[in-house]
Amino acid sequence: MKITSARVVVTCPGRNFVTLVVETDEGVVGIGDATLNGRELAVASYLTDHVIPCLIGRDPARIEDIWQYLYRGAYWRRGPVTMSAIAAVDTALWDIKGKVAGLPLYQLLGGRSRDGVLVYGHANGADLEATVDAVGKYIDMGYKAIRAQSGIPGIDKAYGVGRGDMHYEPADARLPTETVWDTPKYLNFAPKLFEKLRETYGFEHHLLHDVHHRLTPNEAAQLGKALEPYRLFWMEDATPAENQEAFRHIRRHTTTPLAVGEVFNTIWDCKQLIEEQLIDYIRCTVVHAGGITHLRRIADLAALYQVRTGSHGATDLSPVCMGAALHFDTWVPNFGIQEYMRHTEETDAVFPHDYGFEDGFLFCGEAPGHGVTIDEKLAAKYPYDPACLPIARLEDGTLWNW
Ligand SMILES: O=C(O)C(=O)C[C@H](O)[C@H](O)CO
Ligand SMILES: [Mg+2]
Repeated sequence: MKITSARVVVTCPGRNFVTLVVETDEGVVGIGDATLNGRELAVASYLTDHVIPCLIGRDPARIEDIWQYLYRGAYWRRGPVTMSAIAAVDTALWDIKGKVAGLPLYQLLGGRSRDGVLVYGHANGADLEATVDAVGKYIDMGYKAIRAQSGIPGIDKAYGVGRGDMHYEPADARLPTETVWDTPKYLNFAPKLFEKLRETYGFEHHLLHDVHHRLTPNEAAQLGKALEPYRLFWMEDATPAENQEAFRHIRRHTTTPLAVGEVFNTIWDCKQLIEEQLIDYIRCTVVHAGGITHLRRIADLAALYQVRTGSHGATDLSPVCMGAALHFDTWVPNFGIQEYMRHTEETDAVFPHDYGFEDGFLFCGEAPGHGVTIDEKLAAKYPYDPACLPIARLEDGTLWNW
């Protein structure tokens, strides 16, 4: 079998997605997600201008060799643009391999480790009361794990508080929206939110929280300690993680479980965090971390140290990524949880898929490959609409981590 053509589809059914479609001489087609929020066209160009010409004529069954060719062969290793492009190829090739074998992707990886994939949803509200209500709505929908983000008194446009209380969609303008951040106000407020949530709903559900890189290691240690009575499933991205050693200080001072990794793109970004057991959950996912082939290496390293997976699954990762991730989650022995923000109806219509939600779990389907396709005619009706992620500044104007 040979790859005869490949193309990139950029579409905006409510938000932008980049999808790679790979075709073969035997008519088997595979697709992969290549979406990098706010930097979509960079990956589209990387694929179209630099990767696709190298794919034509290759045997799609040689997934590992093609991965190595694109990673080592580029000379310029790593980085979100490169790794998202490699991920798109890798995902499409696993999709093709599954279709050729007549097997769902999880079977190719080694078969089922579990029946369903525990997911967490996003509850958010403009203030404490609204957030408590939003968590209640998720509980009513059957979720067993819920991430809670709230507007904070005195902070304009707090992270994670979106359009309406059931969705979160930060890429909202052609140029970055400016938001303001105030750490003392946040540190004062966040424990009160979780105290209220536990008081209202008890301890039956898992609660999660995303700090979104806003704190210093010492502030993160303080927050982790303050949240201990509320037994969070995890505290995410407590401090920026380029400096992996920074997590030593947090780890030393709190037993609140730590999750990190949605912005990582290779195993090198998390090697020390994992080997020194500085985190509990690794959040890398299929699209930004080099596809199934590389994510499997990260998960295997993590398994040695009892670090579990908790893949990123915001709406800016397309249903193609979600489908592949669910097969991965169904197989991976050291699975922890999967993030799941529901896509809009328009998005779901552009990407028909066979996964589904029931009673707090997502279930991948049994269709060969990863079970997600793209309706290119419908996709063409939604042209690319540039949108950026926001930035954050401290009250004195200093640029901070969004
Ligand atoms: O889902 C999360 O945990 C996020 O932090 C979402 C990110 O802000 C979003 O995916 C950025 O594109
Ligand atoms: Mg996050």
